[in-house]
Amino acid sequence: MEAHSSVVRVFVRIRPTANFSHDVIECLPDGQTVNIHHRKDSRKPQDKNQLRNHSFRLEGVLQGVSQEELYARVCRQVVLGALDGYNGTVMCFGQTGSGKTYTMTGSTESYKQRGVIPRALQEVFREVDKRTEHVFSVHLSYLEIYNETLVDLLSSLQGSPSPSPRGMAVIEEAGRGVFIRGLSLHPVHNEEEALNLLFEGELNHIIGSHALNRNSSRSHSIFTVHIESRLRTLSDAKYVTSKLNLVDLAGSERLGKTGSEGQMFKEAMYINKSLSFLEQAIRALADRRREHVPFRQTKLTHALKDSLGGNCNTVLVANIYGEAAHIEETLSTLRFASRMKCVRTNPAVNEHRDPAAQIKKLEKDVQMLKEELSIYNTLAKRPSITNEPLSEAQLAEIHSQVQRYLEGNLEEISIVSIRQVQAVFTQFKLAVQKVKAQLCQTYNLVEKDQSANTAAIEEMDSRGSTDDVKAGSFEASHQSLKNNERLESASKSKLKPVQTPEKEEESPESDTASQATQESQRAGNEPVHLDPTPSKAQAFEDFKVGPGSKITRILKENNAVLLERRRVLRQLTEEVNAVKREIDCTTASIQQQQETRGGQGQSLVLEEEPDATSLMKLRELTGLYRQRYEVLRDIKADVNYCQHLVDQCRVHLLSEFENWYEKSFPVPEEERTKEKTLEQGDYNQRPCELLPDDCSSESFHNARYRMLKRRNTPVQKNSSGQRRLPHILPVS
Ligand SMILES: Nc1ncnc2c1ncn2[C@@H]1O[C@H](COP(=O)(O)OP(=O)(O)OP(=O)(O)O)[C@@H](O)[C@H]1O
Repeated sequence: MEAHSSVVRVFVRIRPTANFSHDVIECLPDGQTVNIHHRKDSRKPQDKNQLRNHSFRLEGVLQGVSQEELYARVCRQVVLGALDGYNGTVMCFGQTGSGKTYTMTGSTESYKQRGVIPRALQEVFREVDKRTEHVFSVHLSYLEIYNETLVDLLSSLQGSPSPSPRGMAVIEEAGRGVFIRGLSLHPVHNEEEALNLLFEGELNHIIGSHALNRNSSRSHSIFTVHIESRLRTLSDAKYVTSKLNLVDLAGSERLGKTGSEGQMFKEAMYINKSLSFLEQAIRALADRRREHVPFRQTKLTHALKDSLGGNCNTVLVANIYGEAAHIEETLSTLRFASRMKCVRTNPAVNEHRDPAAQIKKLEKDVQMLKEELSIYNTLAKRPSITNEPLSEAQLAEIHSQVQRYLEGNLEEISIVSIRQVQAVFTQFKLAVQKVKAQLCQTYNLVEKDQSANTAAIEEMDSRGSTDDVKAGSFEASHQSLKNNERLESASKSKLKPVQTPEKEEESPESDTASQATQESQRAGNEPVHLDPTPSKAQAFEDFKVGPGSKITRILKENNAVLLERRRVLRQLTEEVNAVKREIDCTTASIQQQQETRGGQGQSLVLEEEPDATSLMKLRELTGLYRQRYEVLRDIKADVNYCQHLVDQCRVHLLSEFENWYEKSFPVPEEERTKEKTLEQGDYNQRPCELLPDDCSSESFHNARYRMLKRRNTPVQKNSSGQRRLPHILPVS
């Protein structure tokens, strides 16, 4: 399917607060514009307390919206697109504590306050159940990028592949795009299984205490839903795949503001570095004049390469605080958001073809067509006709019928099936080939489809036109050219027909094609065994300068004479046409004079003088026309004759070459047999706090219960001291 250009959809979500700074943050009633009235406390005296206004227009300003509404406005479209084969990315960006994780994952304690990810998973499986004509396969992965290190948040799960010895890395491959080597992919079959994995990943998330927010995550996380969809029927071998990336970026505050030290300082440094590179990449993407986008500078931008500027439906939620205290960060977030708004993407369905399914489909088609044909035969009262390959006996019968038909002993061949028609045509073809071979043998002809040879001949023809032909090197032609001086010089060039070997004996000349033939044949009697056998085209080149040199020369010379005759013919044709035009003009002029006189009532007899001159001229011209026309006719006949001789020369050269080639590079008997056979053709998923009126929360509560149980289970460590989480049990 064709890609269509789209822009990144950008929303701003304001974290609810009792101290909303209405004088600083103004949300316009259009629901799309947020104005910031910022009094800059600059050290520059002239800037001190100077009020600055900024206006940001985005796709939506979400203030006081519920999780449900946010999902519907921001994410639903992307999720549905992913089920149709479009890659999708929903990304939260903003200052620490501004509500990114609340937006993305939401509260795990409250079903109503669950975030985008659980809602997306619910929607995916609802759609999977609805779209009964498709078979879906859904896999999940959960990646964390912490201090430029890739972490698989689901590697603790049962059945995860052992980690790649080369470690995890962001890889880019033609046809596959960007993917993470070593990241485990987990099949999930329902919403509950999917939520189990989400909560498992959440448990594994690296949590750090922070001056601004004690439980703020200090890493970027990318939760990906991999979807593959195939039509349930076998009628189509096509299938579509998509990746839905749900990205929770680390907090974007400045280092000074966090007041972090040690490990926290290092984390903040990495975060800032990656976010700053993210910003650079966004700037480059938004600027269409930039050819290079620096995606590879950090793991984050590299991993998100496809999601930012690729064939993806991308949505950004910029999370901001509603208090004036955070206005600098808020401004910075909004600036980032406006830049993101300018990035264009080209969403396209990721369509693939499954060769095995394609074969199955074709087999099914063949079977169906056979059945249909058989029904047709039954209805046409021809039940005995089968559509299976013909047996040896049937083929022999067809052969015999064709022979009898060709000999006139059979009036018609009754047609009963397509296979029989094909077999009959094959027999006709063989018969024609046989006759052709006999003719070639008798008349020393060469088949036209010897393309290599023919091409070589034609090439030689074109070169021949520049060759210098000695006019006297030919014997007199059958006809001399008369009545034209120019033609006399041309007639000095005389053509010599190339004789067949039989005729050659009658010819007394030594410098003739027959001699060339004799030479060729002599060469043929002394086969030259080259190893390896040269290609026919190469051998033909050798032949032309070797045994076939004489006949090649004659062909060249004849060709040159032919070209000269053609040139004369063109010239003469132009002259004849010129005379004809003059005749037409004179005739028209005479007619005009007569009409003028007729109009003035003058007598034709009295006004005789001017007409006499015109008539005289007309008579002369007509005579000249006749004379030239006759010459033209002779020249045309000459050209035809020359063409005939040149053609004869060609056929003769090719025929001689074939004889010589056959003798010089004999084909082993078994290969002949093989060729002959080929020629003939091969005929052939506790407590359930269910909301009274909503059973849809069951999966969410079951998964959360399981996660809480695991969280209370003592943390196990593996031999290398790494934290190992208990295996997730199958959903019962
Ligand atoms: N729209 C909201 N409605 C209700 N509570 C919210 C909202 N946004 C954020 N909060 C609350 O604010 C707190 C911080 O939010 P959250 O953890 O989502 O921030 P964050 O941007 O993810 O921070 P970090 O960058 O450190 O991950 C949480 O207790 C969350 O419940």
